[in-house]
Amino acid sequence: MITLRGLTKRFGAATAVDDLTVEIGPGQVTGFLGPNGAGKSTTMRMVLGLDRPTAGQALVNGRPYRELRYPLHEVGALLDATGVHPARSGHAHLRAMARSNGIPARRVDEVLDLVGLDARAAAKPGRALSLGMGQRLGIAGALLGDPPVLLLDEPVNGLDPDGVRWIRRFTRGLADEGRTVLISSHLMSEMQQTADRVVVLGRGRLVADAPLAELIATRPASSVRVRGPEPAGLAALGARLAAEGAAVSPDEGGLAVTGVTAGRVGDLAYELGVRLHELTPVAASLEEAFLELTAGSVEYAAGPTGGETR
Ligand SMILES: Nc1ncnc2c1ncn2[C@@H]1O[C@H](COP(=O)(O)OP(=O)(O)OP(=O)(O)O)[C@@H](O)[C@H]1O
Repeated sequence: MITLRGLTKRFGAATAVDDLTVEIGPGQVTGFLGPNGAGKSTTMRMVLGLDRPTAGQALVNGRPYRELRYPLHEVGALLDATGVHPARSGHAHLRAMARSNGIPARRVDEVLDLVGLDARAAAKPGRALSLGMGQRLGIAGALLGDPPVLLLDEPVNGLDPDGVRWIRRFTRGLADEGRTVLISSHLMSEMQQTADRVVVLGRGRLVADAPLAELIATRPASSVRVRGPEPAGLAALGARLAAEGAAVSPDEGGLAVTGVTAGRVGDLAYELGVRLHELTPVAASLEEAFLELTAGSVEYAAGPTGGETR
C-alpha cells in the first residue's frame, strides 16, 4: 500500500507535486499517468525517500521510507535503467545488493530465474546488456527482498514488442500475487492494456483516480462506425445525419459519425430504407480520455503556429 497525503514538492518557485492525496492499493496494477513534467518521477522519488517532501507525506505500508527497517523487503523500485556498473556483471550487481541488505545469495539466482535471465546473460558486464535485459535485471533487483510494493518508472520505454509484452505479463502476475504495483508511463495505449486503475497527474495535481474501465466509460463514446453494402444509401444517410448536426466523415468504406447516438443512426437508416451491415459505438480510448483530462496541463503545447509555447 502506498499512501500520499497532501504530498507537495517545490523546487524553488516551481511546484512539481501539488497537494497530492491518493491511496494505491494491493492486488492491482495502477498506472501513473501524466504529460511530461507532471510530477510522476518526483512523486516516486519521494515515496522512495530520494526527495524530501516540501509538505505532506508519502508512506509505504503506513510509514515514511526513511523509517522502514528493511526497505528492500517493503518496496522495490525500477527507476531508470539498471544502475549496473558497465564493467560489473548483473549477477555481481545483484549479489552486492543482496549482501548489503542481509539477503541470502541464493535469492539472487531465484530472482534471475523469475525474470528469465539465464546464467550466461547474468554473467555479462553491464555495458553488454541490451535494454530489455537491463530492464529485467532492474526488476530482478527490485524483487530481491520479495517486497509487497513495487514502483516501476517508465518500464517499457524503448523496449521491443516482446519486451513490452513480457513486462505486461510479469507485472500482471505480481499484482495477482497481491502486490501493490505502480507503473508510470506516458504510453496510454500500453497502460490501457496493463492497468486496472489509473492515477492521472497534470501539473503536479491529481486530475483523475479511477478504475481504468470506469474512466473510459464515463467519457462519451467518441463516434459511431457505420457500414453498409449500398454506397448511395450510406451517402444519403450521411447527408441526413449532417443536416441534423452530426459530424460525418468517411471511414474505411463506411462512415464515422460523431454527435449522435448509434440508436439515432439506426432509426434514420430504417426510415430511409438504407441497409446496414455494421453500427458500432466506438468507445473513447484511454488516450482520448487522457488528452481530455490533461488538456491545459501540458508543460509544452503546440501553439497555433505549431511552435512550442510554455
Ligand atoms: N531536481 C529538480 N530541480 C528542479 N526542478 C525539478 C527537479 N526535478 C524535477 N523538477 C521539475 O519538476 C517537474 C516535475 O518533473 P518530473 O520529472 O517529476 O515529471 P514527470 O511527470 O516524471 O515527467 P516525465 O514524464 O517527463 O518524466 C518538472 O517541471 C521538472 O522540471
